[in-house]
Amino acid sequence: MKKSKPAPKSKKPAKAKTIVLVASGDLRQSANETCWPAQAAMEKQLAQAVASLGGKLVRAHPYKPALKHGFIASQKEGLEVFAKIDPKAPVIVAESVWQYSHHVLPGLITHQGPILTVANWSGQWPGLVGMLNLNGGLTKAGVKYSTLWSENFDDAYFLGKLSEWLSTGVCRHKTAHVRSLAKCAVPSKARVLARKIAADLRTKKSIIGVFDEGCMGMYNAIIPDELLFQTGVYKERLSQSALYYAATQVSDDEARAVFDWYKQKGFTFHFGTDEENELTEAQVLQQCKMYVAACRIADEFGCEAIGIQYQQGLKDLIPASDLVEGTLNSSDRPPVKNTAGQVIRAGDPITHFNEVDECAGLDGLLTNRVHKALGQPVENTLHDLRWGDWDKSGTTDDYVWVYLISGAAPAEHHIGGWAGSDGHRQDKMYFRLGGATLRGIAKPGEIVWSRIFVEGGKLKMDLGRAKVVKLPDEETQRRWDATSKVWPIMHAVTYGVTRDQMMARHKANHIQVAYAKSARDADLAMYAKAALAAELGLEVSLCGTKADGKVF
Ligand SMILES: C[C@H](O)[C@@H](O)[C@@H](O)C(=O)CO
Repeated sequence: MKKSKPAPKSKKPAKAKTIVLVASGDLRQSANETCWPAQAAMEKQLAQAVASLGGKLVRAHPYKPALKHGFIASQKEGLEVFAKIDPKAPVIVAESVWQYSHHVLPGLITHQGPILTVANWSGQWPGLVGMLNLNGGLTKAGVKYSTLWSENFDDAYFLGKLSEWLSTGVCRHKTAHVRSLAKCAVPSKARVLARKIAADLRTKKSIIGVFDEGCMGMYNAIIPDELLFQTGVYKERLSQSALYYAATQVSDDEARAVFDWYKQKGFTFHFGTDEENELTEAQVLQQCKMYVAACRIADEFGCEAIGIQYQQGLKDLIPASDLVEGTLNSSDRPPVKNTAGQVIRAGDPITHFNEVDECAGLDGLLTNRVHKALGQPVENTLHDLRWGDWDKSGTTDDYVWVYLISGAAPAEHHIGGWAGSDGHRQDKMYFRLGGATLRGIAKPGEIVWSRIFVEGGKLKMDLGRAKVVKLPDEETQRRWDATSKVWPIMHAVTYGVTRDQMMARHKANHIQVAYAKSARDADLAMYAKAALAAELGLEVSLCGTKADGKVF
């Protein structure tokens, strides 16, 4: 008997490729709980995008009903999660909130499969900031990864890159805006100044005071000592316990004098009476004590710049350090005497690096020296690269970034200086004990932006030029409402660097900014700082263009 031909096999649909999703969160339960809905919404959109390309996104860790969120909330939890992930599986780290990179770094460092970091283009919570921090950490650790961002996860650029990553394990962005300093036309005035400052640093050296190294898992913000030595800068490792104790030793009268100084300058405190939800005089008086203590410790240990971590440890003892930090970064600040009865560095800032970001600390120190020598404003600060959007007021056709930081910017950066600035209570989600921010709207003008980072075991620095634009009050308010309205804001337009180029290249959550008196002054200040960094052994790149679109 002839065997009948077997019926042709029906073609099985190809099995969807499984992609593992991890989401790192904050250490603070209040933040994880509050921010979870935004993360859940983002993950849904991301899963749809992956599915549309034939993949399947599967969470590696569950939503925790008792905690009302599904974030990895500690390093310990991160280790447990990664121990169960197939080491060769493709992994997406999805972020729509501020996260502590050390929760997932150990797992990612040993992971063998493709890694993609993704953030949603939203200002609501610092998700972009969280992803940029993780990218900086992965870069420093030498981990290969790709990165993407999107507003709705359905745009052609995002889907194209995601598809590339799904099929090859890698997706790249064009970064033609980055040029090595060696290829740029550095004016001789900048070179001469750089050599002079570098020689001084090599001979006399300098100290940065670090109040408890390593803030919120920001591994990228720690400069290995060996790399710092080459710059002539050394760390004085200080304890926040010492700062707290010193603050308790400041008299009520001294705190009151600082408080009166703010009021006399026209600074506005938005006071209420409810400690838990409103700013109170008692909170500010404690901040005044911390300011006096910080000045005295900087003086005692000879620190050219200092960084206060605040998160963790100090946050459980005393109101937020932001007002203190912004005040330290201001040239015009309340006088504080040392034990010899001298006013500590009258008329000068004591450069402060927020969240003990040592890369920003070194940058701030160099900025201060360069700007002082050139007769340019010395006040500088870091901001978060928080978000950006097209201007909805029709004032400018340029893409306008929201540079924002959690409360500490020098008053000189704000429209109206001290009188144009105000202090709001820090949100209790992040800052249980409150404390005033030093809020203001950055004044229009020409700025230099920069960032020091660690890659391939080397210190590197990117610098570029930008301007700060003035936007109508409603547009400023829209941007504040879309982010954190109690924090200082800067409307920045980068020259010759698009949004996507900035995101592709930047290796940190923070960006350093300093003003100059004109576009030409800012160009010179940038060249001088870049040349100084190169003199000190950093690998330096200039990004974008001058204000007129010309290359550097
Ligand atoms: C309060 C938050 O934790 C902020 O400090 C955080 O968003 C950052 O500023 C990270 O750079």
